[in-house]
Amino acid sequence: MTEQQTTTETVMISLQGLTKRYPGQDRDAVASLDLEIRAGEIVVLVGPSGCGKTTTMKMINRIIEPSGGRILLDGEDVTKVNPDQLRRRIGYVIQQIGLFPHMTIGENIATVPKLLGWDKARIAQRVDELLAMVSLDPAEYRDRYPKQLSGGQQQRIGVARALGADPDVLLMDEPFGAIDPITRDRLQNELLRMQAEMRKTIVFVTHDIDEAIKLGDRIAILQEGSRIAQYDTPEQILTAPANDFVKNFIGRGASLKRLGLTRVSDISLREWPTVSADTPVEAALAQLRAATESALLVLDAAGRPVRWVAADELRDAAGRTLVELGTSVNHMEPRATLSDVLNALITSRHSVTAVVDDAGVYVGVADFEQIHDAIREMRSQAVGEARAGLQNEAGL
Ligand SMILES: Nc1ncnc2c1ncn2[C@@H]1O[C@H](COP(=O)(O)OP(=O)(O)OP(=O)(O)O)[C@@H](O)[C@H]1O
Repeated sequence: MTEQQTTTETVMISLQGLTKRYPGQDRDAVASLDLEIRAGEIVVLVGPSGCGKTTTMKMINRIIEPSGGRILLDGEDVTKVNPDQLRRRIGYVIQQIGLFPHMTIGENIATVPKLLGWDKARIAQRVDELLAMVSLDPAEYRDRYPKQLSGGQQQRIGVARALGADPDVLLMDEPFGAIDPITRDRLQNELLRMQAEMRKTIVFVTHDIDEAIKLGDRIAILQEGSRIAQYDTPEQILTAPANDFVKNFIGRGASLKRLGLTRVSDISLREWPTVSADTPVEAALAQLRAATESALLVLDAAGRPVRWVAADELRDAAGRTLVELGTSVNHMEPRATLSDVLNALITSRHSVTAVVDDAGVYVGVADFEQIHDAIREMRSQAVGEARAGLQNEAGL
């Protein structure tokens, strides 16, 4: 980062000596926390259970009233302003979603715009825009009720609702905590895709250091009382943990965790033989026999990966279609990390994973070779950094 960039960056949220002591307690749950959060960044608060993450976050939108200190929002002291008005400027997403069960998805998303008195046409347009943004077809979902949606879909609606009135700030309290790992990865990728366009200031609470590494522009590792053990970029936290607490919190495998810093969109992908879904089985088999790979990747008419088909699955399958054969594709979106790729590779029959673009169209494959290259690069970087460190110490 250049110096000029540093000086022009705006601080969106500034916590100054922020303190909370719950009634009847002899210790502060949050003890004089100073933290600056820059506009357009995702800052992840991570730390052990009970360290004060949720209390800190809930003081930002004053669901919990601070016992001391100040909160500045875009330079304005909001410690004493009307909390209802404050909450309209700050989106809030929680784990249990809190969708209103008797309201349709559209009405749920429209909650804050309605409170703000937007007209009907503008609200309807905004609802559809937000549904599309969280990858749900507006025509199909706007009139459904929350119970007619899966957990992952409900969580997406939670995010859409929080973005209703286009707030500058989004608070997310373990939003993906109760979701299965595959859907969780997908929701994380979607959040990153949306954030690339929205550039909101996001404060995200999690227990999970891997989630923090994947999502955070900056991570605050907190100790009891929301004391900051380290506030830094994920790269710095993994390569230069500030103290033993941070080291222990990252746990073993810090090098492996660095795979979580590289996105599939940042690496060069390999090519793989593909076949369109309407190709006859015999023709596909002939194509596979002429190839050196163990399977073909079947693409639908829009170029999206649908199946892997291997030779044994194509033999004796005359008259059937390719989409009925083979195995399903667990594809990687552009913001998936090499850590996600590694996980997928371990369980993949063909030791390869298909990568798609934002529209879901196939762009190439990643395999162990790419992981290997990334690890080699990390090693040479680490050696370079260690050398530079030694030279600094020696005053060279
Ligand atoms: N309403 C309350 N009354 C008294 N003490 C509370 C209350 N809410 C939280 N605490 C205490 O404040 C401390 C911080 O709690 P907080 O929920 O902020 O932690 P956390 O880091 O979010 O934890 P977790 O990861 O388990 O959700 C804990 O010691 C907790 O027991």
